[in-house]
Amino acid sequence: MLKIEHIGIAVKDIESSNALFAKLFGEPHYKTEAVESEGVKTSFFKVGPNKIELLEGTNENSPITKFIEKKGEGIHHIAFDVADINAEINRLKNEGFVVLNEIPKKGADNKLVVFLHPKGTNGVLVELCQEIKD
Ligand SMILES: CC[C@@H](C(=O)O)C(=O)SCCNC(=O)CCNC(=O)[C@H](O)C(C)(C)COP(=O)(O)OP(=O)(O)OC[C@H]1O[C@@H](n2cnc3c(N)ncnc32)[C@H](O)[C@@H]1OP(=O)(O)O
Ligand SMILES: [Co+2]
Repeated sequence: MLKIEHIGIAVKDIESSNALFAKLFGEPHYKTEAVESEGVKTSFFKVGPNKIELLEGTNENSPITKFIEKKGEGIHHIAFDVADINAEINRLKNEGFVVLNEIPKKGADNKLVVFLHPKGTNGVLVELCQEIKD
């Protein structure tokens, strides 16, 4: 893995959270994007070299809606940049991790993404990201 790509934070209301995190970071979010396949609206903040992704669920089956129902708002996942997502899937499967989607899917911010089940990673939902090159 190359570096932390972003930290995902589950929020109930992205509009009010955008205002809150803009106050915290001293900079507004730079981008919003809906990802319908995940049932989420997202917004992104830059903090130095790091990236924070806020996520609001848009339907009752969204992983974000279900997470907030069970655990409340807070850190939902940590995403790591990888150079070759298919090679990482194979490597991690061979190491015994549970890959939730073996075919990478289109995430936000021009990335292919894959998730590992949090039960196999000490309760942390891990996302792998590979930039989509045109
Ligand atoms: C915007 C796109 C993309 C990006 O480009 O960055 C994203 O970030 S999308 C983010 C949203 N999408 C996902 O989270 C997809 C991957 N997640 C899943 O497939 C599911 O959420 C899950 C992890 C498999 C859980 O689903 P499910 O089993 O249906 O839900 P439960 O509510 O029953 O939870 C089971 C179990 O897992 C615990 N859990 C759920 N989410 C998390 C989490 N984020 N971190 C840690 N633990 C989590 C949940 O608490 C349950 O535990 P127990 O109650 O102890 O069984
Ligand atoms: Co994410």
